Amino acid sequence: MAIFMKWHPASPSSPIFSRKFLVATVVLIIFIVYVSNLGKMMSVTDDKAYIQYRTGMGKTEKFSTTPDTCQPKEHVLFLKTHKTGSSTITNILNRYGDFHNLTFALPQDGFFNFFWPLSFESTFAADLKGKTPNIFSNHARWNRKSMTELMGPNAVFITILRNPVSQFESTFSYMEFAQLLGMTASKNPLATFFVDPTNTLAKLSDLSESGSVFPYLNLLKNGQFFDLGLEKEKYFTDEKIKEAINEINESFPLVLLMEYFDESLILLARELCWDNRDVVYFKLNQRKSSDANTNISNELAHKIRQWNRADMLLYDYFNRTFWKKVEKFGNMFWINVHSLKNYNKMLEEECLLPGEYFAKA
Ligand SMILES: Nc1ncnc2c1ncn2[C@@H]1O[C@H](COP(=O)(O)OS(=O)(=O)O)[C@@H](OP(=O)(O)O)[C@H]1O
Repeated sequence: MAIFMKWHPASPSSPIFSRKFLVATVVLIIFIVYVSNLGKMMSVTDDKAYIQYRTGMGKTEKFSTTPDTCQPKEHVLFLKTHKTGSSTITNILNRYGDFHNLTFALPQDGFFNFFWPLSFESTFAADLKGKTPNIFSNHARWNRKSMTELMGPNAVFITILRNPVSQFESTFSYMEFAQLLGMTASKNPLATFFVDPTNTLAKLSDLSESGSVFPYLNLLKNGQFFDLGLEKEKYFTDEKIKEAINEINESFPLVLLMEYFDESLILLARELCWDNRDVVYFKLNQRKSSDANTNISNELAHKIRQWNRADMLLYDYFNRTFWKKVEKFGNMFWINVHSLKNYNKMLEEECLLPGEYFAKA
């Protein structure tokens, strides 16, 4: 009231008072409307109705910062690496393809991978009657020539990497290497394997040659780079590893990182010119937390890194390029990441019962 009197020294009945009063009222109304909308923008997590409106189930509104001029890319090959969060990405791509009625490249034998661990050949895909596929997202071993042949020259190649220490641990557990190596009596089979990994692997590889051990042995050293096509004889030469990294860098405009999943997805939406809602997800294929070996000492982690040196060089390289892309994105990046997290959280609250969700991993 004091402020009102200060602004309006004229008598309440004067015409100056009524004009100023009117202007002040309008300004006040505009201010209130602005502040209430700002509140909505700032507290996206608190206001479900607002999130629903913003994220719009009917997809009438854009929820991303991709330039309006760019066209959604609909020829995408996702090189699905093992134990890297790749099933969650595959699910996102499958949903997009399904929603837009796109054509999928699927394994010719109706199974879930393209004859992995063989290097991919275009004949591994089911016949598409002359059509070029839009989405390729099952496990396959990288082969630039034949994958480009299948997907066409405009396809975007994407892949995902994970810190080799946790990726190796996850692989070791998922593939049940402890059973295969007869180490189940050990309290920490992973540590036991690293007592003499070269010898153990050599023995298993001999068995494998005779056809009695399964192909997942290929993941027991530099598994991520194996998926990305590096020949085993190059595992020990840094120069050859760097050449292969350069080739991947030239072929893949974006390499996602499992540790920065949401950040990766915002980069993915930007790369493909998709809406951020296209990349919402539920985490798939995770183990029960009790199945994970959290007993990894610094010494063991060091051994895992040394053993998987090619994977380490690969991961370190793409970790650097990842953050350069984030920098280039600009300051809207973190706002996008925040919105995606909120949207995922909202969907989880709406669709999932509380608890742990896991697959046999
Ligand atoms: N969104 C997200 N964020 C972080 N981590 C995630 C995510 N989605 C999957 N995961 C973890 O990825 C592991 C499964 O990887 P894949 O789906 O590539 O496995 S597979 O090769 O297809 O079997 C598995 O790791 P582990 O639980 O350590 O085995 C999952 O928990």
